[in-house]
Amino acid sequence: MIPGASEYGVALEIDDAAVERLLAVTPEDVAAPRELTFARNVFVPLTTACRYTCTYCTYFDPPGEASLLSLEEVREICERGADAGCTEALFTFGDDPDDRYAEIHAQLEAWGYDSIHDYLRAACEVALEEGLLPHSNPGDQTIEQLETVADVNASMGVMLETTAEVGAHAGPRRKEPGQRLRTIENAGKLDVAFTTGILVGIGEDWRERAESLLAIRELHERYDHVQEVIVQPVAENERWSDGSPTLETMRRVTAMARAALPEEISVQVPPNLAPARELIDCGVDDLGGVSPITDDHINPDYSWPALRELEGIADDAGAPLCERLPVYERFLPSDLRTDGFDGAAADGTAGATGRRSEDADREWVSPTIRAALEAADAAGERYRRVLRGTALE
Ligand SMILES: O=c1nc2n(C[C@H](O)[C@H](O)[C@H](O)CO)c3cc(O)ccc3cc-2c(=O)[nH]1
Ligand SMILES: C[C@H]1O[C@@H](n2cnc3c(N)ncnc32)[C@H](O)[C@@H]1O
Ligand code: MET
Ligand code: SF4
Repeated sequence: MIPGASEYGVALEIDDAAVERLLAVTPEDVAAPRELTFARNVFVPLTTACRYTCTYCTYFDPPGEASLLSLEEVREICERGADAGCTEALFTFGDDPDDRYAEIHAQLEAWGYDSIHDYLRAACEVALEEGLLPHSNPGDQTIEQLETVADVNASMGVMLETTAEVGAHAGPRRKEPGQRLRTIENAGKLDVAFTTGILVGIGEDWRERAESLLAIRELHERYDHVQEVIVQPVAENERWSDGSPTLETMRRVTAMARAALPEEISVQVPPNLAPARELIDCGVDDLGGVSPITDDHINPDYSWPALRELEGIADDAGAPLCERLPVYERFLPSDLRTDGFDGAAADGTAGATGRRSEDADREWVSPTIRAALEAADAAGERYRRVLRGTALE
């Protein structure tokens, strides 16, 4: 049983036989991708305050030292991003700061916001005004918190990390698998196109890796909402010296992800943390958000490869490199999808995951996001150019 899953109301049946089958998967069992995608983004680290203290993470600052970006700072980052041809504002930051962060709460209140989610909503609106589509990963969220921001995001995400109880998540306030799974399930209930993933090398074993991937699959089968699964190796830094997974481990776990997940879910590896070149043949078809102008604030020691390097990786793999939006095409309404779209639309009509027909015509993108995609301004044109696949020409 997954620790805390029932406590958070998540009912999952992970079949032992499916775990065994996945444990037997090797890179030879999966196919290389037809194309390799990436998104151009800017990273907006809204606050470094965080209620958790994951031992692998250098991102968070303790109370008294944590930062909070002003909306002017958010606007400035987004403006630079739009100017550099990005389509995505990636809002990822500390999990809902608890009451130890008195000064963060006081500042939010002085600016007229009740919570970090209220503030995130305003920040997403700024991103949209500047011509970027928000993708927010604020960590664990209740359904009410998700509802506060869902309609101003093109897609959202949270890493499951692992279904295992690991020492890296120890301490009085800690990430719990049950709560992560509930966040992923909440997104499904609210029809939010969603990114999740596993963090590899934080103390989980092979069986737990298989179980984590199958848990994601099971939630996706229920809601059809997962767009991509990130297979992220833990990276060494000042707080984490317990090592990073070997190439052999990454190859095997990436192949397991490809084998565990249905075709419509992309398998992503971050090219700044993982040896992407050596992993493509294990079923990777996405390189995630890559920023031409900002750091990866979670892993600032690992800089983004330039576009030319991504092209080299794709060339080596014999797959074309294609820029994508932060929301995958299968979640767009049919009139916004391109003529060449041949995937499994997430509108209930494809039946790839056996969704019931009464769910047909589900709207994944909100009227706000649809308006941004259709707008007759420079940003709208940039989004549509990426959709048509002509952004790299
Ligand atoms: O730059 C990063 N982008 C991260 N991203 C962004 C991701 O690369 C893109 O934003 C998505 O592919 C959407 O385009 C995440 C997104 C999530 O929803 C969940 C986790 C991550 C993790 C990272 C990360 O560690 N670094
Ligand atoms: C956004 C995501 O960043 C990941 N994250 C946090 N710290 C590290 C690290 N040292 N190495 C790799 N990934 C990390 C977590 O998986 C988090 O969910
Ligand atoms: C900066 S880490 C990413 C967001 C969130 N704190 C989480 O761990 O899920
Ligand atoms: S990984 Fe996310 S939740 Fe964990 S300490 Fe870092 S910011 Fe907080």
